[in-house]
Amino acid sequence: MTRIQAAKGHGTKNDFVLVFDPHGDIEIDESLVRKLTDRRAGIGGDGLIRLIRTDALGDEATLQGDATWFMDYRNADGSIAQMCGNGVRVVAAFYEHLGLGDVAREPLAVGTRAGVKTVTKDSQSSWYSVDMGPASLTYGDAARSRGADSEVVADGLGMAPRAALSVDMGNPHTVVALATPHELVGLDLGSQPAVTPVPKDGSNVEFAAILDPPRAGVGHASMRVFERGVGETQSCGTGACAVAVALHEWGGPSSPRTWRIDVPGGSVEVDLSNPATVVLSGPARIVADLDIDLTQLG
Ligand SMILES: N[C@@H](CCC[C@H](N)C(=O)O)C(=O)O
Repeated sequence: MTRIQAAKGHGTKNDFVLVFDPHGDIEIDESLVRKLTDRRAGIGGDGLIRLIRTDALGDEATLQGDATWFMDYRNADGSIAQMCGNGVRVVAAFYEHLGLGDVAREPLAVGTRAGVKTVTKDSQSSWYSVDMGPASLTYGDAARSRGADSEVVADGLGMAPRAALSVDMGNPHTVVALATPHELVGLDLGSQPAVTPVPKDGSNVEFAAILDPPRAGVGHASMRVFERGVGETQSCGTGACAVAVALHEWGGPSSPRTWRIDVPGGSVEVDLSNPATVVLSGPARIVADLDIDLTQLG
């Protein structure tokens, strides 16, 4: 195969190359992902998403319940990730763009390596909401009483390690609370923050600061993220969920269960009001259809 049909999309500027491969005909390997996500010689993206039918999957098909479609997610460095919160909303927008259905009328169940996630759409705002399933503390309840389980050193935050909480959203996150939004500005994410203990499969690292006191029960925070397998990105949906979970842990039971999280690429909302699940809402856009000549890449 020398040409593939693809698209470009983003959710709060977390951008993806979207490959429609219903029957699993395209061999997606690390080298192809790197070439397609290259911002100069390729299309450019923080990651690549292949939309493939679950009945075309090999072993992974058994995990996908009733979902017809699977989000095969790859980071820009070619590594495989379990889940992407912005990506799964963009998958729903891609599904609509391809004329496969209308998510505002019928929710879409998307298979992922972290289980099936159901996406709905508010037809007025055009925002998509994803039922992300439960969050958990990576190191268990012992971390809950201490409020931290790790330390992070990052450029621009001084030499002293910052306390952090590790949150599992299907993929790994390490959340650092900053004292003021000003600290977010001084943070330099040009190089990877050092996390101790070193997470065995790596981690996405979020830095969060509360912006305003809660209004009508809604908290408001800002975050920046260094994504595993990418570097600094403009947004991370699972990261925003991890930040809301950590802020609620730190704030105690009376702290907000709904959070507006500002990211460099926009804003998303995270709802923790159902203790059994986390709901992420935000925009998703498809901005281009692509006919890619694979022989010209790299
Ligand atoms: N940007 C995504 C997360 C993508 C995967 C992540 N880099 C990982 O390796 O876990 C999101 O919106 O959640």
